[in-house]
Amino acid sequence: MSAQREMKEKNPWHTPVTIIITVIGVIAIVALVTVAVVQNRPLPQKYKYGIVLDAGSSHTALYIYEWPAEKDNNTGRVEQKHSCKVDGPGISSYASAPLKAGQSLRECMQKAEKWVPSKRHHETPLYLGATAGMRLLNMVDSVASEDVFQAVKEALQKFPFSYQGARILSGQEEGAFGWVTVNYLDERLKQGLETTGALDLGGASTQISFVSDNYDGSESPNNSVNFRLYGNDYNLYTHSFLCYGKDQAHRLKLAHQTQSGPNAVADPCSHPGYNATKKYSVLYDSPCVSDRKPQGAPATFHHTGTGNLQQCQEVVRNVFNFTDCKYSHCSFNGVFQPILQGGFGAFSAYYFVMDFLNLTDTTVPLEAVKEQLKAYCATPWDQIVQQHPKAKLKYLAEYCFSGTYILSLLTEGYNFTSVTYSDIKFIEKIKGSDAGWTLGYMLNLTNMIPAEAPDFPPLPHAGYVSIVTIIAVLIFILFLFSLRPLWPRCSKQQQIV
Ligand SMILES: O=c1[nH]cnc2c1ncn2[C@@H]1O[C@H](COP(=O)(O)OP(=O)(O)O)[C@@H](O)[C@H]1O
Ligand SMILES: [Ca+2]
Repeated sequence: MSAQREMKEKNPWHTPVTIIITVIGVIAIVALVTVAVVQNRPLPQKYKYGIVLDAGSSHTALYIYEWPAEKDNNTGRVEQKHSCKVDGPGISSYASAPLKAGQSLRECMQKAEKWVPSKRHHETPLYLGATAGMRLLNMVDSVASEDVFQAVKEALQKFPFSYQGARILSGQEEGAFGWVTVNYLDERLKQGLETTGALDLGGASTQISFVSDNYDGSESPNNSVNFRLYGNDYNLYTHSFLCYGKDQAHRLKLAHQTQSGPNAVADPCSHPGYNATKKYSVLYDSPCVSDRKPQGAPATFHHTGTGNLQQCQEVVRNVFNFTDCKYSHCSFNGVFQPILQGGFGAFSAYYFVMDFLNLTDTTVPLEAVKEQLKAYCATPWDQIVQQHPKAKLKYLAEYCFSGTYILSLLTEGYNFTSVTYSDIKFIEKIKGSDAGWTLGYMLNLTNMIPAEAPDFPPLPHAGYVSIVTIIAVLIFILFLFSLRPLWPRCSKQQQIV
Protein backbone atom coordinates (compact mmCIF):
# COMPACT_ATOMS: atom_id res chain seq x y z
CA MET A 1 0.00 0.00 0.00
CA SER A 2 2.71 2.43 1.07
CA ALA A 3 4.82 1.57 -2.02
CA GLN A 4 1.79 2.34 -4.20
CA ARG A 5 1.25 5.70 -2.51
CA GLU A 6 4.95 6.46 -2.84
CA MET A 7 4.86 5.64 -6.53
CA LYS A 8 1.79 7.87 -6.98
CA GLU A 9 3.54 10.70 -5.21
CA LYS A 10 6.68 10.29 -7.33
CA ASN A 11 4.82 9.93 -10.69
CA PRO A 12 5.43 13.21 -12.54
CA TRP A 13 1.93 13.12 -14.10
CA HIS A 14 0.44 13.36 -10.64
CA THR A 15 2.28 16.45 -9.48
CA PRO A 16 -0.07 19.47 -9.41
CA VAL A 17 2.19 21.57 -11.71
CA THR A 18 2.29 18.99 -14.50
CA ILE A 19 -1.43 18.22 -14.18
CA ILE A 20 -2.30 21.91 -14.57
CA ILE A 21 0.16 22.35 -17.46
CA THR A 22 -1.22 19.27 -19.21
CA VAL A 23 -4.84 20.39 -18.83
CA ILE A 24 -4.06 23.93 -20.04
CA GLY A 25 -2.01 22.51 -22.91
CA VAL A 26 -4.79 20.15 -24.01
CA ILE A 27 -7.38 22.95 -23.76
CA ALA A 28 -5.10 25.24 -25.78
CA ILE A 29 -4.65 22.62 -28.53
CA VAL A 30 -8.36 21.87 -28.67
CA ALA A 31 -9.11 25.62 -28.83
CA LEU A 32 -6.50 26.18 -31.56
CA VAL A 33 -7.74 23.33 -33.72
CA THR A 34 -11.39 24.33 -33.20
CA VAL A 35 -10.64 27.90 -34.27
CA ALA A 36 -8.74 26.59 -37.33
CA VAL A 37 -11.58 24.28 -38.30
CA VAL A 38 -14.41 26.74 -37.68
CA GLN A 39 -12.64 29.71 -39.23
CA ASN A 40 -11.84 27.83 -42.42
CA ARG A 41 -14.87 25.60 -42.68
CA PRO A 42 -16.43 25.89 -46.16
CA LEU A 43 -19.59 27.95 -45.86
CA PRO A 44 -22.85 26.25 -46.84
CA GLN A 45 -22.77 26.31 -50.67
CA LYS A 46 -24.72 29.08 -52.33
CA TYR A 47 -25.15 28.94 -56.07
CA LYS A 48 -25.57 31.36 -58.90
CA TYR A 49 -27.27 30.65 -62.19
CA GLY A 50 -27.22 31.61 -65.84
CA ILE A 51 -29.63 30.69 -68.64
CA VAL A 52 -28.82 30.38 -72.35
CA LEU A 53 -31.31 29.61 -75.10
CA ASP A 54 -29.76 27.94 -78.14
CA ALA A 55 -32.05 28.96 -81.00
CA GLY A 56 -30.83 26.48 -83.61
CA SER A 57 -32.16 26.01 -87.14
CA SER A 58 -34.09 22.86 -86.26
CA HIS A 59 -35.10 23.52 -82.65
CA THR A 60 -34.48 25.65 -79.58
CA ALA A 61 -33.04 24.31 -76.33
CA LEU A 62 -32.73 26.03 -72.98
CA TYR A 63 -29.75 25.41 -70.69
CA ILE A 64 -29.48 26.36 -67.03
CA TYR A 65 -25.95 26.62 -65.63
CA GLU A 66 -25.00 26.67 -61.97
CA TRP A 67 -21.82 27.59 -60.10
CA PRO A 68 -20.80 28.21 -56.48
CA ALA A 69 -21.59 31.84 -55.63
CA GLU A 70 -18.22 32.72 -54.11
CA LYS A 71 -16.20 31.32 -57.01
CA ASP A 72 -17.55 33.28 -59.97
CA ASN A 73 -14.26 33.88 -61.70
CA ASN A 74 -12.39 30.88 -60.50
CA THR A 75 -11.98 27.52 -62.12
CA GLY A 76 -13.93 24.84 -64.02
CA ARG A 77 -16.87 24.86 -61.67
CA VAL A 78 -19.76 25.88 -63.93
CA GLU A 79 -22.06 22.94 -64.60
CA GLN A 80 -25.23 22.36 -66.54
CA LYS A 81 -28.02 21.96 -64.02
CA HIS A 82 -30.91 21.39 -66.40
CA SER A 83 -31.84 21.50 -70.07
CA CYS A 84 -35.21 21.82 -71.76
CA LYS A 85 -36.06 21.10 -75.38
CA VAL A 86 -38.58 23.57 -76.78
CA ASP A 87 -41.50 21.90 -78.58
CA GLY A 88 -41.77 22.65 -82.27
CA PRO A 89 -39.29 23.87 -84.88
CA GLY A 90 -36.53 26.47 -84.64
CA ILE A 91 -37.49 30.15 -84.31
CA SER A 92 -36.53 30.86 -87.94
CA SER A 93 -39.48 28.67 -89.00
CA TYR A 94 -41.89 31.22 -87.49
CA ALA A 95 -41.05 33.95 -90.05
CA SER A 96 -44.70 34.19 -91.11
CA ALA A 97 -46.07 34.05 -87.52
CA PRO A 98 -43.41 35.66 -85.29
CA LEU A 99 -45.58 35.77 -82.16
CA LYS A 100 -45.60 31.97 -82.14
CA ALA A 101 -41.81 32.00 -81.90
CA GLY A 102 -42.14 33.83 -78.58
CA GLN A 103 -44.97 31.62 -77.36
CA SER A 104 -43.04 28.45 -78.15
CA LEU A 105 -40.43 29.35 -75.51
CA ARG A 106 -42.92 29.78 -72.71
CA GLU A 107 -43.04 26.22 -71.40
CA CYS A 108 -39.28 25.84 -70.99
CA MET A 109 -39.06 29.31 -69.45
CA GLN A 110 -41.70 28.39 -66.89
CA LYS A 111 -39.68 25.31 -66.01
CA ALA A 112 -36.58 27.49 -65.65
CA GLU A 113 -38.47 29.64 -63.12
CA LYS A 114 -38.88 26.51 -61.01
CA TRP A 115 -35.30 25.27 -61.40
CA VAL A 116 -33.68 28.54 -60.39
CA PRO A 117 -34.37 29.44 -56.73
CA SER A 118 -36.72 32.45 -56.71
CA LYS A 119 -34.38 34.66 -54.69
CA ARG A 120 -31.81 34.30 -57.52
CA HIS A 121 -34.26 35.06 -60.37
CA HIS A 122 -33.49 38.76 -60.69
CA GLU A 123 -29.74 38.34 -60.82
CA THR A 124 -29.79 35.35 -63.22
CA PRO A 125 -28.63 36.47 -66.69
CA LEU A 126 -30.73 35.21 -69.60
CA TYR A 127 -29.30 35.10 -73.13
CA LEU A 128 -30.69 33.89 -76.43
CA GLY A 129 -28.30 33.14 -79.26
CA ALA A 130 -29.54 32.19 -82.70
CA THR A 131 -27.42 30.32 -85.21
CA ALA A 132 -27.58 29.39 -88.89
CA GLY A 133 -31.38 29.19 -89.28
CA MET A 134 -31.70 32.86 -88.36
CA ARG A 135 -28.56 33.72 -90.36
CA LEU A 136 -30.31 32.35 -93.44
CA LEU A 137 -33.64 34.05 -92.63
CA ASN A 138 -31.82 37.34 -92.06
CA MET A 139 -30.19 36.96 -95.49
CA VAL A 140 -33.48 36.48 -97.35
CA ASP A 141 -35.85 38.57 -95.21
CA SER A 142 -34.24 40.82 -92.62
CA VAL A 143 -37.62 42.34 -91.65
CA ALA A 144 -39.04 38.90 -90.81
CA SER A 145 -35.87 38.14 -88.82
CA GLU A 146 -36.30 41.39 -86.84
CA ASP A 147 -39.96 40.54 -86.18
CA VAL A 148 -39.02 37.13 -84.83
CA PHE A 149 -36.42 38.69 -82.51
CA GLN A 150 -38.93 41.31 -81.35
CA ALA A 151 -41.47 38.60 -80.46
CA VAL A 152 -38.84 36.48 -78.73
CA LYS A 153 -37.57 39.47 -76.77
CA GLU A 154 -41.07 40.41 -75.57
CA ALA A 155 -41.77 36.82 -74.51
CA LEU A 156 -38.47 36.49 -72.60
CA GLN A 157 -38.79 39.85 -70.84
CA LYS A 158 -42.03 38.68 -69.20
CA PHE A 159 -39.96 36.36 -67.00
CA PRO A 160 -38.25 37.56 -63.83
CA PHE A 161 -34.69 36.87 -65.01
CA SER A 162 -32.10 39.46 -66.00
CA TYR A 163 -32.67 39.51 -69.78
CA GLN A 164 -29.40 40.22 -71.57
CA GLY A 165 -30.54 40.21 -75.19
CA ALA A 166 -31.24 37.97 -78.16
CA ARG A 167 -29.03 38.06 -81.23
CA ILE A 168 -27.55 36.08 -84.09
CA LEU A 169 -24.10 34.64 -83.35
CA SER A 170 -21.55 34.87 -86.14
CA GLY A 171 -20.20 31.57 -87.45
CA GLN A 172 -16.85 32.39 -85.81
CA GLU A 173 -18.48 32.93 -82.43
CA GLU A 174 -20.41 29.68 -82.76
CA GLY A 175 -17.23 27.75 -83.57
CA ALA A 176 -15.04 29.48 -80.98
CA PHE A 177 -17.52 29.16 -78.10
CA GLY A 178 -18.03 25.46 -78.87
CA TRP A 179 -14.25 25.06 -78.56
CA VAL A 180 -14.22 27.02 -75.26
CA THR A 181 -17.02 24.79 -73.87
CA VAL A 182 -15.23 21.54 -74.69
CA ASN A 183 -11.89 22.66 -73.30
CA TYR A 184 -13.40 24.33 -70.23
CA LEU A 185 -15.36 21.21 -69.26
CA ASP A 186 -12.27 19.04 -69.77
CA GLU A 187 -10.34 21.48 -67.55
CA ARG A 188 -7.72 21.84 -70.27
CA LEU A 189 -7.77 25.65 -70.20
CA LYS A 190 -7.25 25.95 -66.45
CA GLN A 191 -4.42 23.43 -66.48
CA GLY A 192 -2.81 24.83 -69.62
CA LEU A 193 -2.95 21.42 -71.34
CA GLU A 194 -2.96 20.85 -75.09
CA THR A 195 -6.46 21.71 -76.27
CA THR A 196 -9.04 19.59 -78.08
CA GLY A 197 -10.52 20.71 -81.38
CA ALA A 198 -14.30 21.11 -81.69
CA LEU A 199 -16.48 19.78 -84.50
CA ASP A 200 -20.12 20.91 -84.38
CA LEU A 201 -22.64 19.67 -86.93
CA GLY A 202 -25.93 21.55 -86.93
CA GLY A 203 -28.86 21.48 -89.31
CA ALA A 204 -27.90 24.57 -91.29
CA SER A 205 -24.19 25.11 -90.60
CA THR A 206 -21.18 23.19 -89.38
CA GLN A 207 -18.11 24.43 -87.51
CA ILE A 208 -14.52 23.27 -87.15
CA SER A 209 -12.23 24.89 -84.55
CA PHE A 210 -8.77 23.89 -83.38
CA VAL A 211 -5.36 25.18 -82.38
CA SER A 212 -2.56 24.31 -84.79
CA ASP A 213 1.15 25.04 -84.40
CA ASN A 214 1.16 25.80 -88.13
CA TYR A 215 -1.37 28.60 -87.81
CA ASP A 216 -0.60 32.04 -86.44
CA GLY A 217 -3.59 33.79 -88.01
CA SER A 218 -1.61 35.49 -90.77
CA GLU A 219 -2.91 33.23 -93.55
CA SER A 220 -6.65 33.92 -93.81
CA PRO A 221 -7.06 36.19 -90.74
CA ASN A 222 -10.85 35.80 -90.94
CA ASN A 223 -10.45 32.33 -89.52
CA SER A 224 -8.47 33.48 -86.51
CA VAL A 225 -9.76 34.06 -82.99
CA ASN A 226 -7.41 35.01 -80.16
CA PHE A 227 -8.05 34.27 -76.51
CA ARG A 228 -6.05 34.82 -73.33
CA LEU A 229 -7.44 32.39 -70.77
CA TYR A 230 -5.98 31.53 -67.34
CA GLY A 231 -2.69 33.14 -68.34
CA ASN A 232 -2.29 31.31 -71.68
CA ASP A 233 -2.63 32.74 -75.19
CA TYR A 234 -4.57 30.72 -77.74
CA ASN A 235 -4.64 31.37 -81.44
CA LEU A 236 -7.65 29.45 -82.62
CA TYR A 237 -8.49 28.50 -86.18
CA THR A 238 -12.23 28.37 -86.72
CA HIS A 239 -14.55 28.18 -89.70
CA SER A 240 -18.31 27.88 -90.02
CA PHE A 241 -19.71 26.50 -93.27
CA LEU A 242 -23.14 27.99 -93.84
CA CYS A 243 -25.44 25.55 -95.71
CA TYR A 244 -23.28 22.57 -94.67
CA GLY A 245 -25.31 21.56 -91.64
CA LYS A 246 -26.85 18.16 -92.32
CA ASP A 247 -30.35 19.42 -93.24
CA GLN A 248 -29.12 22.05 -95.70
CA ALA A 249 -26.50 19.64 -97.08
CA HIS A 250 -29.36 17.20 -97.70
CA ARG A 251 -31.11 19.93 -99.71
CA LEU A 252 -27.89 20.67 -101.62
CA LYS A 253 -27.63 17.00 -102.52
CA LEU A 254 -31.30 16.66 -103.55
CA ALA A 255 -31.12 19.92 -105.51
CA HIS A 256 -28.13 18.51 -107.37
CA GLN A 257 -29.96 15.23 -107.99
CA THR A 258 -33.08 16.95 -109.35
CA GLN A 259 -31.01 18.75 -111.98
CA SER A 260 -30.70 15.61 -114.09
CA GLY A 261 -34.37 14.60 -114.13
CA PRO A 262 -36.85 16.88 -112.37
CA ASN A 263 -39.71 14.40 -112.00
CA ALA A 264 -38.06 11.65 -109.98
CA VAL A 265 -34.96 11.08 -107.88
CA ALA A 266 -33.71 7.51 -107.40
CA ASP A 267 -31.60 8.19 -104.35
CA PRO A 268 -28.72 5.87 -103.35
CA CYS A 269 -28.70 7.57 -99.91
CA SER A 270 -32.26 6.38 -99.15
CA HIS A 271 -33.20 2.81 -98.30
CA PRO A 272 -34.55 0.45 -101.00
CA GLY A 273 -38.34 0.65 -100.88
CA TYR A 274 -38.36 4.24 -99.62
CA ASN A 275 -40.91 6.24 -101.61
CA ALA A 276 -42.17 9.78 -101.02
CA THR A 277 -43.64 12.61 -103.04
CA LYS A 278 -41.91 15.90 -102.26
CA LYS A 279 -42.72 19.50 -103.12
CA TYR A 280 -40.22 21.58 -105.05
CA SER A 281 -41.45 24.66 -103.19
CA VAL A 282 -40.34 23.09 -99.90
CA LEU A 283 -37.00 21.82 -101.24
CA TYR A 284 -36.07 25.19 -102.71
CA ASP A 285 -37.32 27.27 -99.78
CA SER A 286 -33.78 28.05 -98.63
CA PRO A 287 -31.13 30.49 -99.86
CA CYS A 288 -28.68 27.55 -99.86
CA VAL A 289 -30.37 26.06 -102.93
CA SER A 290 -32.85 28.62 -104.28
CA ASP A 291 -30.63 29.53 -107.25
CA ARG A 292 -30.55 25.92 -108.44
CA LYS A 293 -34.27 25.44 -109.05
CA PRO A 294 -34.64 23.79 -112.48
CA GLN A 295 -36.44 25.91 -115.08
CA GLY A 296 -40.08 24.88 -115.50
CA ALA A 297 -39.89 22.31 -112.73
CA PRO A 298 -43.13 20.54 -111.80
CA ALA A 299 -44.71 21.12 -108.37
CA THR A 300 -43.59 17.76 -106.99
CA PHE A 301 -41.08 14.99 -107.56
CA HIS A 302 -40.90 11.34 -106.57
CA HIS A 303 -38.14 10.52 -104.14
CA THR A 304 -37.30 6.82 -104.07
CA GLY A 305 -34.43 4.90 -102.47
CA THR A 306 -31.86 2.48 -103.89
CA GLY A 307 -29.61 2.12 -100.80
CA ASN A 308 -26.13 2.07 -102.30
CA LEU A 309 -23.34 3.52 -100.16
CA GLN A 310 -20.77 3.90 -102.90
CA GLN A 311 -23.16 5.80 -105.16
CA CYS A 312 -24.36 7.80 -102.16
CA GLN A 313 -20.75 8.82 -101.45
CA GLU A 314 -20.51 10.02 -105.05
CA VAL A 315 -23.61 12.23 -104.87
CA VAL A 316 -22.59 13.53 -101.45
CA ARG A 317 -19.16 14.46 -102.87
CA ASN A 318 -20.97 16.75 -105.32
CA VAL A 319 -22.00 19.12 -102.54
CA PHE A 320 -18.35 20.04 -101.96
CA ASN A 321 -16.12 22.03 -104.26
CA PHE A 322 -12.57 20.75 -104.09
CA THR A 323 -11.14 22.56 -107.12
CA ASP A 324 -9.92 26.02 -106.18
CA CYS A 325 -7.69 26.79 -103.25
CA LYS A 326 -5.63 29.98 -103.10
CA TYR A 327 -4.04 29.06 -99.76
CA SER A 328 -1.33 26.63 -98.67
CA HIS A 329 -4.04 24.16 -97.57
CA CYS A 330 -7.82 24.12 -97.95
CA SER A 331 -10.69 22.07 -96.63
CA PHE A 332 -13.33 22.65 -99.34
CA ASN A 333 -15.04 25.50 -101.20
CA GLY A 334 -11.70 27.34 -101.29
CA VAL A 335 -11.65 27.74 -97.50
CA PHE A 336 -8.26 27.83 -95.80
CA GLN A 337 -7.58 25.16 -93.18
CA PRO A 338 -4.27 24.56 -91.41
CA ILE A 339 -2.98 21.00 -90.92
CA LEU A 340 -5.13 19.13 -88.41
CA GLN A 341 -3.63 18.79 -84.95
CA GLY A 342 -4.55 16.99 -81.73
CA GLY A 343 -7.75 15.33 -80.60
CA PHE A 344 -11.24 16.48 -81.64
CA GLY A 345 -14.61 16.33 -79.93
CA ALA A 346 -17.47 15.94 -82.44
CA PHE A 347 -20.86 16.82 -81.03
CA SER A 348 -24.49 17.79 -81.79
CA ALA A 349 -25.68 16.01 -84.96
CA TYR A 350 -22.30 14.23 -85.31
CA TYR A 351 -23.14 12.46 -82.09
CA PHE A 352 -26.88 11.92 -82.72
CA VAL A 353 -26.24 10.29 -86.07
CA MET A 354 -23.19 8.21 -85.18
CA ASP A 355 -24.81 7.09 -81.94
CA PHE A 356 -27.92 5.94 -83.79
CA LEU A 357 -25.76 4.04 -86.28
CA ASN A 358 -23.67 2.49 -83.46
CA LEU A 359 -20.57 4.06 -84.97
CA THR A 360 -19.27 6.25 -82.15
CA ASP A 361 -16.26 3.99 -81.54
CA THR A 362 -13.50 5.61 -83.60
CA THR A 363 -10.98 2.89 -82.75
CA VAL A 364 -12.91 0.80 -85.30
CA PRO A 365 -11.03 1.18 -88.62
CA LEU A 366 -12.65 3.55 -91.08
CA GLU A 367 -13.04 0.75 -93.64
CA ALA A 368 -15.03 -1.33 -91.13
CA VAL A 369 -17.17 1.73 -90.33
CA LYS A 370 -17.97 2.09 -94.04
CA GLU A 371 -18.82 -1.62 -94.32
CA GLN A 372 -21.29 -1.25 -91.47
CA LEU A 373 -22.82 1.83 -93.03
CA LYS A 374 -23.01 0.08 -96.39
CA ALA A 375 -25.08 -2.72 -94.86
CA TYR A 376 -27.30 -0.22 -93.05
CA CYS A 377 -28.00 1.81 -96.23
CA ALA A 378 -28.84 -1.39 -98.15
CA THR A 379 -31.44 -2.47 -95.54
CA PRO A 380 -35.01 -2.20 -96.93
CA TRP A 381 -37.01 0.78 -95.67
CA ASP A 382 -39.88 -1.30 -94.17
CA GLN A 383 -37.36 -3.26 -92.12
CA ILE A 384 -35.74 -0.03 -90.87
CA VAL A 385 -39.13 1.35 -89.82
CA GLN A 386 -39.99 -1.92 -88.10
CA GLN A 387 -36.69 -2.04 -86.20
CA HIS A 388 -37.03 1.54 -84.92
CA PRO A 389 -40.69 2.05 -84.04
CA LYS A 390 -39.95 5.00 -81.76
CA ALA A 391 -37.63 6.94 -84.06
CA LYS A 392 -38.89 10.04 -85.87
CA LEU A 393 -39.53 9.12 -89.51
CA LYS A 394 -37.82 12.30 -90.72
CA TYR A 395 -34.59 11.33 -88.95
CA LEU A 396 -34.96 7.69 -89.87
CA ALA A 397 -35.28 8.47 -93.58
CA GLU A 398 -31.99 10.40 -93.47
CA TYR A 399 -29.56 8.45 -91.24
CA CYS A 400 -27.99 6.72 -94.25
CA PHE A 401 -27.41 10.09 -95.91
CA SER A 402 -26.34 11.69 -92.60
CA GLY A 403 -23.77 8.98 -91.83
CA THR A 404 -22.39 9.16 -95.36
CA TYR A 405 -22.27 12.96 -95.22
CA ILE A 406 -20.44 12.91 -91.86
CA LEU A 407 -17.77 10.52 -93.15
CA SER A 408 -17.37 12.51 -96.34
CA LEU A 409 -17.19 15.86 -94.49
CA LEU A 410 -14.60 14.52 -92.05
CA THR A 411 -12.36 12.70 -94.53
CA GLU A 412 -12.77 14.49 -97.86
CA GLY A 413 -13.80 17.87 -96.43
CA TYR A 414 -11.54 18.29 -93.40
CA ASN A 415 -8.87 15.78 -94.49
CA PHE A 416 -9.02 13.31 -91.60
CA THR A 417 -7.32 10.09 -92.76
CA SER A 418 -7.90 6.46 -91.77
CA VAL A 419 -5.09 7.07 -89.24
CA THR A 420 -6.26 10.40 -87.81
CA TYR A 421 -9.94 9.33 -87.76
CA SER A 422 -9.28 7.85 -84.32
CA ASP A 423 -8.33 11.35 -83.04
CA ILE A 424 -12.04 12.14 -83.19
CA LYS A 425 -14.35 11.38 -80.28
CA PHE A 426 -18.09 11.54 -80.86
CA ILE A 427 -19.45 13.09 -77.69
CA GLU A 428 -22.77 14.28 -76.39
CA LYS A 429 -21.84 15.48 -72.92
CA ILE A 430 -18.72 16.16 -70.90
CA LYS A 431 -19.09 15.62 -67.13
CA GLY A 432 -22.87 15.97 -67.40
CA SER A 433 -22.90 19.17 -69.46
CA ASP A 434 -23.87 19.14 -73.15
CA ALA A 435 -21.12 19.94 -75.62
CA GLY A 436 -22.15 22.99 -77.65
CA TRP A 437 -21.51 26.72 -77.91
CA THR A 438 -23.90 27.84 -75.13
CA LEU A 439 -21.65 27.35 -72.09
CA GLY A 440 -18.67 29.07 -73.75
CA TYR A 441 -20.95 31.93 -74.78
CA MET A 442 -22.15 32.45 -71.21
CA LEU A 443 -18.66 32.10 -69.69
CA ASN A 444 -17.47 34.78 -72.09
CA LEU A 445 -20.33 37.20 -71.52
CA THR A 446 -20.16 36.89 -67.74
CA ASN A 447 -16.33 37.20 -67.77
CA MET A 448 -16.14 33.93 -65.90
CA ILE A 449 -12.87 32.79 -67.44
CA PRO A 450 -10.13 35.10 -66.18
CA ALA A 451 -7.37 36.18 -68.58
CA GLU A 452 -4.77 35.44 -65.91
CA ALA A 453 -4.40 32.31 -63.79
CA PRO A 454 -6.26 32.74 -60.48
CA ASP A 455 -4.35 32.55 -57.19
CA PHE A 456 -5.02 29.36 -55.31
CA PRO A 457 -4.61 29.02 -51.50
CA PRO A 458 -1.36 27.05 -51.06
CA LEU A 459 -3.10 24.28 -49.09
CA PRO A 460 -6.57 22.75 -49.18
CA HIS A 461 -8.65 23.17 -46.03
CA ALA A 462 -8.08 19.63 -44.67
CA GLY A 463 -4.31 19.92 -45.18
CA TYR A 464 -4.28 23.24 -43.37
CA VAL A 465 -6.16 21.87 -40.33
CA SER A 466 -3.92 18.76 -40.14
CA ILE A 467 -0.73 20.81 -40.23
CA VAL A 468 -1.98 23.22 -37.55
CA THR A 469 -2.90 20.24 -35.34
CA ILE A 470 0.43 18.46 -35.78
CA ILE A 471 2.44 21.61 -35.11
CA ALA A 472 0.35 22.41 -31.98
CA VAL A 473 0.92 18.90 -30.59
CA LEU A 474 4.66 19.10 -31.34
CA ILE A 475 4.96 22.48 -29.61
CA PHE A 476 3.13 21.09 -26.62
CA ILE A 477 5.44 18.05 -26.38
CA LEU A 478 8.48 20.28 -26.69
CA PHE A 479 7.05 22.46 -23.94
CA LEU A 480 6.61 19.43 -21.67
CA PHE A 481 10.19 18.41 -22.33
CA SER A 482 11.39 21.91 -21.48
CA LEU A 483 9.86 21.36 -18.05
CA ARG A 484 11.95 18.22 -17.43
CA PRO A 485 14.01 19.77 -14.62
CA LEU A 486 10.75 20.02 -12.65
CA TRP A 487 9.94 16.33 -13.15
CA PRO A 488 10.55 14.22 -9.97
CA ARG A 489 13.09 11.46 -10.61
CA CYS A 490 11.21 8.23 -10.09
CA SER A 491 11.89 5.85 -12.92
CA LYS A 492 14.62 3.91 -11.14
CA GLN A 493 12.53 3.49 -8.00
CA GLN A 494 9.58 2.28 -10.10
CA GLN A 495 11.77 -0.37 -11.65
CA ILE A 496 12.98 -1.52 -8.18
CA VAL A 497 9.37 -1.75 -6.94
O1 LIG B 1 -32.20 12.54 -82.48
C1 LIG B 1 -31.70 13.07 -83.46
N1 LIG B 1 -31.34 12.32 -84.54
C2 LIG B 1 -30.79 12.88 -85.65
N2 LIG B 1 -30.57 14.18 -85.78
C3 LIG B 1 -30.91 14.97 -84.75
C4 LIG B 1 -31.49 14.48 -83.56
N3 LIG B 1 -31.71 15.52 -82.72
C5 LIG B 1 -31.29 16.63 -83.37
N4 LIG B 1 -30.82 16.31 -84.59
C6 LIG B 1 -30.27 17.18 -85.63
O2 LIG B 1 -29.23 17.97 -85.09
C7 LIG B 1 -29.15 19.17 -85.83
C8 LIG B 1 -29.16 20.30 -84.84
O3 LIG B 1 -28.98 21.47 -85.54
P1 LIG B 1 -29.37 22.89 -84.95
O4 LIG B 1 -30.86 22.99 -84.81
O5 LIG B 1 -28.57 23.14 -83.75
O6 LIG B 1 -28.98 23.80 -86.16
P2 LIG B 1 -27.82 24.89 -86.36
O7 LIG B 1 -26.77 24.62 -85.35
O8 LIG B 1 -27.34 24.70 -87.76
O9 LIG B 1 -28.52 26.21 -86.18
C9 LIG B 1 -30.33 19.19 -86.78
O10 LIG B 1 -29.91 18.74 -88.05
C10 LIG B 1 -31.27 18.16 -86.18
O11 LIG B 1 -32.07 17.54 -87.16
CA1 LIG C 1 -26.51 24.06 -83.24
